[in-house]
Order: sequence, then structure tokens, then C-alpha cells
Amino acid sequence: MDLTILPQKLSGSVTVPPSKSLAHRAVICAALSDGSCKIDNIALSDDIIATTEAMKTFGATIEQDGSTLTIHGAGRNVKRTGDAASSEERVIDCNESGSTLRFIVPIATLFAGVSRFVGRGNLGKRPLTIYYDIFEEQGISYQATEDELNLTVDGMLKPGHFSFPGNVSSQFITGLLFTLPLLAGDSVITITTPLESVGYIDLTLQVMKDFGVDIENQGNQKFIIKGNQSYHATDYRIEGDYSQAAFFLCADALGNAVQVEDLSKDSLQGDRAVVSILEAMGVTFQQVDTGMIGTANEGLHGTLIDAAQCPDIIPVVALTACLSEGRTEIINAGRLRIKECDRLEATASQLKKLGADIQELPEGLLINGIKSLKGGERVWSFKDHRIAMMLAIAATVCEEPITVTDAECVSKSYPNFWEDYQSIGGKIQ
Ligand SMILES: O=C(O)C1=C[C@@H](OP(=O)(O)O)[C@@H](O)[C@H](O)C1
Ligand SMILES: C=C(OP(=O)(O)O)C(=O)O
Repeated sequence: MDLTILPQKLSGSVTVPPSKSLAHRAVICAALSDGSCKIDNIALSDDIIATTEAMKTFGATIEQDGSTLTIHGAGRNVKRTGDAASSEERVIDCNESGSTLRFIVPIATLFAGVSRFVGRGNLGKRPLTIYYDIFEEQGISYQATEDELNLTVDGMLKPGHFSFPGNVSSQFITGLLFTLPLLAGDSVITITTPLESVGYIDLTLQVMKDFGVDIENQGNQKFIIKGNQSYHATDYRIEGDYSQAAFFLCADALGNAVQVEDLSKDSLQGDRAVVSILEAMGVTFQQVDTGMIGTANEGLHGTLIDAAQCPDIIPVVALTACLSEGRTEIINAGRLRIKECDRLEATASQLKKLGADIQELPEGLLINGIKSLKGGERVWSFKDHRIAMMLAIAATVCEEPITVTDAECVSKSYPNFWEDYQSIGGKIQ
């Protein structure tokens, strides 16, 4: 789908969708419990559908009533020890969701049978070697193909000592944290280099605790995990998503007038960093009930931005920097190259097309602010939801209309994005 977007300012209020990261976690914990849980404020984006469908293959049942899911967990089917051998094969379609894949690969070893993971887009190219190394060490058999995801895993994870670097993806740690407490013995995870995306580990531990599973976190370097624990059925409401709020908070900073609703002040979401980044660029925020609105009276100015803990908000923060006076350097952003696309290349190449002064670095971006973007071009989302949404916000600060190609990819995380965009005055031809 190609969308031509006119250079029109946005004005109004947007309630952001529920946090995708928290939704994955709550669905997984509920589906691993032994009872019934109501998960409220769910949005069935492509990624969350991948996770709900995956958890059904283990025996969880899930009923939907509007934005509430009732999940009857499959905890009774979990094998804590011994042999889970069975010739039965389940197919888990992760679509393009890295979270679904990395969270559920270890979980699958808790259930009898062989698990085959398939997916699309860039998913087959995103790293999994941390798991392959563990499988080899533990004698778990697996088969993987290159490029296109087609991974079979046959065997049970055993408790023990796991050790790997903290800068490939925090999603491996989350996957193991979900799984290890259910095994019959205790485990330890040691992270051998500084942990990036710490906020996502905080979210994992928070949701697990809400479902009655405790882990000791020793300074994000060591995780001490008692075995023989169980997920307790509980009801859970998913809070609003800061990574999606980032698009509208940045839009607001760029001269649109958008109030963003359903943002928890005490959220552990790492992408809440968008607020402090924009403050450092000259925005003052005002809290209005559950919402937030910003003003940048003195104009925006460039700054140094560390992407290590908040990779997902970088494309739209980079756009904001393109229109902020002076120089911005985005550092520690190497991991953006192994997301749905190479987000450093996509951000730099498409914003450059629109007239920005932006340069790609091996692990970051270098930006010199200019007054406005020319636009008048066809730009490509790279089939990546966060690039498509960033370009939609860019259209509001362009002089000429732009056409965004492959714009439907927003459904990965925010199926109603284009409706919400138009509801606050975005003009799509
Ligand atoms: O755990 C999560 O929910 C996520 C972790 C992050 O990945 P990395 O840890 O690979 O950076 C983030 O980019 C992704 O969108 C969601
Ligand atoms: C990278 C993302 O998700 P995932 O890793 O789950 O595919 C994202 O939502 O930007």
C-alpha cells in the first residue's frame, strides 16, 4: 500500500495502543499459569497475534471479548524434568516478531513434542546463535535454515549456568527468564558484557512477579533463578506504549499540537526515555491526567543521544534531531541494524531523500539540524512499522507531499495507526 501524505499539521489527542512488550509478557505468563486470567487493554497487532497463537499450541485456550482476552493457562502441560520426547510436531508461526521467536523458543522445550518455528521478513536473519550455543552445550537437537526462518527444536532445556553477552538482544534473557523457573532445579544467568535494553528486562521481571514468579537480579549481571516455581493466574491491565507515544510526542515537539493519552508516569518501559531525550532537546512537558503534552517555546536543539537502552524510539528521535538546531550524535545504536530492517540505513537514507542532513555511522547517526524538510519524494518504509510511522510524522514537517510505500506494515505493532493519524488531522490522499 502506497500512501501520499500532505504536509498538514496534527492537532488533537491520541490514546496510544497498549504496550506491545507488556502484552507479549502478560499473554505468556497467563498462558503458562494453571488457571484463568483476564488480560485487559489488549490490541491484536500482528506480533501479539503471533504470541497468542503460539501459546495456544501448548494447550492454552484464549477467548477474546473486545479488548479483553481470557486466557486459560497450559501450566498443567509443563514438563519440569525428564524426557519430553514425542513424535508430535507443533508449528509456531512467529510472523515477523523477534519477541515471539526469542521468548518462545526456550518455552517450547517445556512441552512434549517437536517445535517448528517459521516466520517472514527479516526474522530469519535476526541472530539466534545464543540459543544454538545453549542447545549444543545441552545436547538439545535443532535444525535451522539460513535466511528464511525454519527452525526445529527437539529436547528439554535443563537447569544450570548460562552465560552470554548483553549486547546482542535482551530478548534471549527474557526467554530464559520465563522458562528456567519452571524447571526442577535452580539456574543462574551471567551476562558477560554490559546489558543493553535493560528496561525490557525490568518489564519481564515485573510481569513475572505479578504472576507470582520471583527472580533475583544482581545488578543486571547475574540473575539467580529458583526452580520449581509456578505462574499464578492473575488479571492484568496492559498500560499504554511509550514506543508508540514517541511518534506523537516527537510530532508535538516538531510543532504539531498532540496530547498523548494513557501514559503511566511510573512506567518501567525503557522507551519512556523519549521524554528525557526531548527535554534535553528543549521540550517542557506538562502532565494532564493520564496524558502528556509538550512545548518547545525556545525551539529544539541538538544533543548527544545514547540508543543502548531505547533502540525502538531512535528513528523518530532522529527525525526530530533533523529539525533541531545544531548537531546531534546518536551513539551505541548498532543493534538497530538487526531489527525488522537495518534501521540506521533506513532512517538515514529516507530522511536524506526528504532533504535532511543526516549521515549513517557504523554504530549510530550524525545529524546537523536544518529549518525544514523539502519532501516531494517517494520514500520507502523498508516494510518496517517504525520507519513507516516515523515517515508519517516527517510528512507533517515537509514543504511538499510525500508518498510512503509499503505503509501497511504498521500492523506489526499499531494496526490503527493510520486511522489515529487521520483522526488528529493527518491528511492522506
Ligand atoms: O523485549 C522486548 O519486548 C523488546 C526488546 C528490544 O529488543 P532488543 O533487546 O533486541 O534490543 C526491542 O527492540 C523490541 O522491540 C522489544
Ligand atoms: C524490534 C521490534 O520488535 P521485535 O524485536 O519483537 O520484532 C519492534 O517492535 O520495533
